[in-house]
Amino acid sequence: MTSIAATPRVDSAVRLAQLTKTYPNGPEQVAALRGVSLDIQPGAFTAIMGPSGSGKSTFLNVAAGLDTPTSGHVHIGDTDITTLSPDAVTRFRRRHIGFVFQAYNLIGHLTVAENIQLPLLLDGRRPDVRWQDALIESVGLAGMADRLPTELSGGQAQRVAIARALVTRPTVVFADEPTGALDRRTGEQVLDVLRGTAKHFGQTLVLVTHDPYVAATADDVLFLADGQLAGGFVAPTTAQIVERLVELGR
Ligand SMILES: Nc1ncnc2c1ncn2[C@@H]1O[C@H](COP(=O)(O)OP(=O)(O)OP(=O)(O)O)[C@@H](O)[C@H]1O
Repeated sequence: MTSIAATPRVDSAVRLAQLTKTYPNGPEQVAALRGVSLDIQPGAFTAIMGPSGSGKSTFLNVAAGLDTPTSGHVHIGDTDITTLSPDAVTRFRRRHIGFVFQAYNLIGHLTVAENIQLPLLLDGRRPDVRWQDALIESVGLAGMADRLPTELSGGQAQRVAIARALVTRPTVVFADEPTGALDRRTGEQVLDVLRGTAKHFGQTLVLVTHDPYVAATADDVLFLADGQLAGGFVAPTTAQIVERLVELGR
């Protein structure tokens, strides 16, 4: 009897296939994504870079199910979210996708703990207090659970947003310039928290950034230019990234 070794199956956390996104712009059309295909491995930290207007935010919004593509497919784990109804995408997003925005987007009249619980409550789930406390601790907000957003610094507010993105134990966390509104030192601390917590809990992280130093801490960096992938590096260095950005005309 001959035994044939099975080819190991590589499961992607995110798989994009021939993704396009065209926006109407008066009588014309803007092609923000023009056929992007890629695979992101589970647990990886991937940075997305590219010149202004290259399609980074569009890419992130479509990959995270916040916006629909014009054509192509987005798989998160085994689910093709592009074939789901809008309600089903919302439900799927609440369970499997976390998103961190540059502008925190906390609810002003809810406490830190309530803001963090919100994705679970919206999904009709009971907050898991032990898990919530572990998250609050791991993002460095111990003792601040009862504060309101107005009582937080920018860095602390973004830590709340990170805990809120992770509370559902999502398959993937997408972050759009999460340190863009913070000074460099606070930004580095917040990024450490995001990267460290995602790694600790085995979550895949896809982060858009303009900052070569931030991107150099990723496992991989991918470049977008004019709505298309324009190469990338594994274990990138700051120097490689800066050189590539200069070539792309950042
Ligand atoms: N809602 C929209 N309607 C029309 N055009 C849009 C819309 N959103 C984005 N675009 C266009 O799509 C292209 C890509 O925009 P996108 O915001 O994805 O780029 P970006 O790389 O994130 O830019 P930046 O680094 O400046 O934030 C740009 O030409 C932009 O003007």
